[in-house]
Amino acid sequence: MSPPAQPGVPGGRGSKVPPARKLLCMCSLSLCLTYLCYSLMGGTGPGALRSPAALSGTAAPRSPAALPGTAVPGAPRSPAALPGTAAPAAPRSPGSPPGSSGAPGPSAAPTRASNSSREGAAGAWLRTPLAPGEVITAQSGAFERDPQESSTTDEELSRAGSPGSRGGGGSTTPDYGEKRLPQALIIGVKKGGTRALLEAIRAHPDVRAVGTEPHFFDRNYEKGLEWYR
Ligand SMILES: Nc1ncnc2c1ncn2[C@@H]1O[C@H](COP(=O)(O)OS(=O)(=O)O)[C@@H](OP(=O)(O)O)[C@H]1O
Repeated sequence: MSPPAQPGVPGGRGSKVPPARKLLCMCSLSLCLTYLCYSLMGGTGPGALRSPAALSGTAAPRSPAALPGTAVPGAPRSPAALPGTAAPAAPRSPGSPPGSSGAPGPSAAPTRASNSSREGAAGAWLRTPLAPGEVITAQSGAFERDPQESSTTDEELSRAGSPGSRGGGGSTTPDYGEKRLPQALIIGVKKGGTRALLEAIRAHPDVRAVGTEPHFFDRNYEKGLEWYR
């Protein structure tokens, strides 16, 4: 007859506790592994969306519940989807038929060139380190850059395109089409939500807007209207 085992003493009844702990550890480990796999699978999704293959429009169709920021290029897009957040879509190139991208209608046709250039700028934004790639929430893209730190330079403006659309006279550039003065201005105090308003308006496919605040009237006025266009 064996002596009564003391809890915690090796070889006694207490020795049955370690297997239970082992089981607990294994369960925790398997949970961790499951979570890790899940995270990895989820992590490759947005990355794949921005891969060249995805940009060519070969990505799978997007479910309606998908966030606008994770829009799949080439997939059916709801009107509510924010174009600024979607990667450049091949069907929206100037040479493609107007209806292929779910464009509103014939009235939008003349603005295809400007839209493609705007989306080119959006694509450049997507490729920046701060782009929505990391956390591509709806337009988090728009809010990831701190507007307060956006001191606009000539280079940024030329990269983002002209601020205007269909207003005033303008010149033509090979990269961005016709450069015109803006038809609308958003003026507001700091932290007044101007950025949110801009992104909401920018969602319209016929709206072309600068990526950064031009600060024409308060910082760059002396550069003249030619710079402003
Ligand atoms: N609809 C609505 N309701 C409440 N708050 C809103 C809304 N839209 C934007 N915001 C908040 O406005 C802040 C950004 O404003 P701005 O874009 O004008 O900022 S900035 O001056 O250009 O930096 C920013 O606040 P902070 O996050 O505290 O910086 C936004 O969260």
